[in-house]
Amino acid sequence: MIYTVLIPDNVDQKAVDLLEGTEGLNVVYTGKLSQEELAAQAGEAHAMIIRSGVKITPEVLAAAPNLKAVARAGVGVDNVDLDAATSHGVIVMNTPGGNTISTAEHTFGLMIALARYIPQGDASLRAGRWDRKSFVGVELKDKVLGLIGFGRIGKAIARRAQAFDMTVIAYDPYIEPSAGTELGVELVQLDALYAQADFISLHALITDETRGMLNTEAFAKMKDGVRIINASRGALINDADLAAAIESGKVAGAALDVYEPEPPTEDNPLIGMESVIHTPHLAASTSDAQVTVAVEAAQLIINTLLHDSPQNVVNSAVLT
Ligand SMILES: NC(=O)c1ccc[n+]([C@@H]2O[C@H](COP(=O)([O-])OP(=O)(O)OC[C@H]3O[C@@H](n4cnc5c(N)ncnc54)[C@H](O)[C@@H]3O)[C@@H](O)[C@H]2O)c1
Ligand SMILES: O=C(O)CC[C@@H](O)C(=O)O
Repeated sequence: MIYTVLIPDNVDQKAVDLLEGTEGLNVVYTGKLSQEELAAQAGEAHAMIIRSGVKITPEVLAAAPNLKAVARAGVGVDNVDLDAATSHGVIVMNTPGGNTISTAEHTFGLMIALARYIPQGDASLRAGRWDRKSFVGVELKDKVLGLIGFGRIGKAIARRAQAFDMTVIAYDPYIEPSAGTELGVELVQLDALYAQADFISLHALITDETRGMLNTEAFAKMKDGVRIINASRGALINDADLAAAIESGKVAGAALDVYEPEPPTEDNPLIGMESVIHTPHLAASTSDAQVTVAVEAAQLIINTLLHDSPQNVVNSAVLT
């Protein structure tokens, strides 16, 4: 039996080489496909390796009758319809941990860039100006960093924030309060985090509970001049409410790596605002992280197809 592995997004070549060098696999590496192209190519696939650029929808699953496994080269599986995958008998796996440090470092870069107006200063100088008075920032030292979500990435950021002499607090209702003790992080209630934090960085999973959680009601509970960083998922923030909070001066600025939808639509109210800085979902985009997550995803597919040994399964109903 020869299994076909379709890779419909851009992944590190080392993963492709690993699969191509494995007996029993036929590898189809297309690079990033549109949803229509993906559905058209899905018919032969026994497995797929994906990133955040494609969605595994009921339509894609219906077009993929041979599909047994999907491996996500990354953490978030919000681009996979897990219930539909389960009902098609498709195992979904991810590679948590492989991009934690890259994402934490990017988040820290965004926080410093936000505090010191680095992108705005860069744009100003490139436009021929020598303007030093418009870009007076704030130090991180002695500021309170509030982390919403204290998992792998939240913890990695807390470690780095300590080196900058920040006080770190976190809200995460799904972990033990003692989880912060070792890192000197106090786990607090959400309203307390809003009331105390100078910087709020989002690292919670996107769920029905967290979708749109940063809205007008939440901004009203925050300190005046708070700065927001989001390298988790765009849908955690209500964009119109954030834009209004920035316009009113309640929020001093925001740094965003993620959007809902991606890419953001032309009418996104945050794009182009002077105090909002952006990257296009780049937090995991380092050569280091991309090798790790892609090779791990390839190994998950090999173990599943050839050794009947799936790991990191996120829709465990398939296995029972
Ligand atoms: N921008 C990027 O390129 C990039 C890269 C990697 C991960 N991510 C995203 O970052 C997020 C965090 O990743 P991680 O590896 O740290 O995941 P993780 O699972 O280790 O941590 C997520 C944490 O969110 C917490 N959480 C769940 N519901 C919550 C709620 N209602 N309020 C507060 N916390 C809640 C969980 O208890 C968990 O501790 C994910 O959404 C992931 O998809 C983005
Ligand atoms: O594929 C990517 O680069 C993004 C990954 C990231 O969003 C994740 O959830 O792991």
